[in-house]
Amino acid sequence: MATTYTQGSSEGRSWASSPRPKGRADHARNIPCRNIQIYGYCKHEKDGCMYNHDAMKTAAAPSHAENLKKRFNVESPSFTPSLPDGNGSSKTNTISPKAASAAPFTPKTAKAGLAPPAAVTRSNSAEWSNSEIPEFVPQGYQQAHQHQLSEGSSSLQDPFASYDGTGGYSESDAAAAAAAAAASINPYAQDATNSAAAAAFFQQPSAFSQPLQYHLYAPVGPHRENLLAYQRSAHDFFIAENLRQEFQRKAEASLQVLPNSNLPANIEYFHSLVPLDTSNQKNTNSFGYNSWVYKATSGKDGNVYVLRRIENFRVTNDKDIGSVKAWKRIANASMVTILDCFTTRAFGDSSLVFVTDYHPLSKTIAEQHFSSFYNPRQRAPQLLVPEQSLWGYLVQLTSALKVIHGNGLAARLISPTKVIVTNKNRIRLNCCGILDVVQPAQASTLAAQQLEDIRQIGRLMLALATNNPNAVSNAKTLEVIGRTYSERFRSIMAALMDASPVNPVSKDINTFMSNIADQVFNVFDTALHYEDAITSELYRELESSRLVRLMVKLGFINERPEFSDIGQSTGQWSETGERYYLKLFRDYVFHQVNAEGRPVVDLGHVLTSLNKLDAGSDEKIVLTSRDEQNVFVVTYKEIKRSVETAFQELSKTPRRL
Ligand SMILES: Nc1ncnc2c1ncn2[C@@H]1O[C@H](COP(=O)(O)OP(=O)(O)OP(=O)(O)O)[C@@H](O)[C@H]1O
Repeated sequence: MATTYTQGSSEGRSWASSPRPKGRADHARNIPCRNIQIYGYCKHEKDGCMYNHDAMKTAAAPSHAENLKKRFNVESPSFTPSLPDGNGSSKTNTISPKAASAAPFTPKTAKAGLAPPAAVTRSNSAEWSNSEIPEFVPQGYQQAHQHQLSEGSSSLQDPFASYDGTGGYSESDAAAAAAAAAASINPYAQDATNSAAAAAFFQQPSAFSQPLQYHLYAPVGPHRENLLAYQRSAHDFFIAENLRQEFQRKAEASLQVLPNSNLPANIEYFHSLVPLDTSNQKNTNSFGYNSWVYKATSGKDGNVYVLRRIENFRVTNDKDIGSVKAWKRIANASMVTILDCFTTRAFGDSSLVFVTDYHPLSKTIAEQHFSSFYNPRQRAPQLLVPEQSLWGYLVQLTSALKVIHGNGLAARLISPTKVIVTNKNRIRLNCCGILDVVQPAQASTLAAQQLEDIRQIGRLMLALATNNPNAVSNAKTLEVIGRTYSERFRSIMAALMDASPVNPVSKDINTFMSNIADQVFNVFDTALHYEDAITSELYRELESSRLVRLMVKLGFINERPEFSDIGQSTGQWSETGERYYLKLFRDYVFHQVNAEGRPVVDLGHVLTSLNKLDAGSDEKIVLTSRDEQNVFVVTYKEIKRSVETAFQELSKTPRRL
């Protein structure tokens, strides 16, 4: 479909005088063309260039060479943009030297009914005014439409059917389009007198339908701000800036290493240990032993995990360590998953190590909410946690307990230092199962432990609601909570603290959960909203990854200095044949200059062009050589085909020494 013509002269220049592409002289020597393509263009077998067959056929002279002068210049009827001048004539139009930035190709007959192209000036735009444009009523449409209806809905074309899923049309579709092209149809030519063309067009609607516009950045919601197109910025194409920064900080934290640490180089199959503890003052409050937390990389899968070391612990009964198996089976989004447990002497003592998931940059509830309490130097007063956040915490902890108790286990340790905040309002119960190994309890006390779990949640919530980690659960504290938060929240706090087999609200975790069902649904709805927002962000990055792959391919092909003899007997591979388009396309996308010769740095143009290339759109663009001697009119679909062919050639090239 592409055509090539020399620039600037109404007479045109012969191929022989133009420097590129190589092989055009063969074309001029009238080597027969093959592969008649859509809309009457043909592809030359030697140089891969596209020529307008129909335009050639109309002339009396049989050979390409004889017709070159007439056919392949800016005056060529097929390629003269129909920008009407003041006199209604487009004869004097020539392609600008800055043709790379020219308006899209507009067929000459568009004058009859379409809106004016962007390049039309005020003076001549009168010619395009709506009042002068007769309403388009295609002849033959009525019959074709009725014919389709009479055949039933099955005869209607499925707009997706012809799409081959790879960004272009399937071969059958191309054949249909070629058949339509044989009837000399220009889908944009709205000449009502040409009934044959009109009828053919409407009988083959799918031949002209664009593929699904999936390649354009789909504005998948939710959209909080009502931004207009001109208010959008480059960031709108990509993941939100705050999210990007947060993810990058987390990625950086995950990859952090300590080059000169005193820690052992390897612990079992883990290496690159980095301490996560924020102070070196340890206490035995939680487990009865000092404990340390490290981030470490697994030598098995390269992923990052957390190792919690219980210092100086000796396993006296293998059964105790076996209890970890039951914890490994539990997967709950409000818990830090336990993955493994082993003993080691790598630290110079007998240590017990628990392997858990790593949640980068997380903080304990104590660090998040009571930092000023634990760190008197931090003078900033801690703000009260909003009630909605507290309900969110409560529902998450309850959800974790529901699974734990359902598996016949008890958390046993729910304290401000053993619940971590992994995201905004997102918490996880940490260190589950450790007490079962280091302080094994009798099975008969399980029910009591489970009730104690519920009371521990109550104490934690009380601490958060009063902003005091040492808050004592009594009537006065509840009264304070009642003054700050709703009566419902206060009563639920009271029920939590008073959990017992006879309490109708909190006698077990399932009963308690049904009593806060309304809040569970609120939190569930919030979670769904968050999921929608994250999915929407994901959609923006969807296009980026495809474009990166496309740019990688183009990068492999463009300006390839070696392989000068691939596919061509002479000349540089990446500079000849269809690859030459790719070089010009690269200029078209990245190296455009404006009328003042300044570089055009337009992200929108780059993204649009690359997306259209990836989708293999039928839209035509004008590519101009750097010396401005050659101009090609080519579709994205053809460029896409060239990219694929060239890349296949590259990847199939045998290794060279
Ligand atoms: N699974 C995890 N992923 C990421 N960071 C974690 C994980 N578990 C703990 N941390 C972080 O490690 C640090 C220390 O955690 P730890 O549980 O030891 O708290 P602590 O306040 O030191 O408690 P203790 O006083 O009992 O030692 C905290 O900043 C915590 O956020």
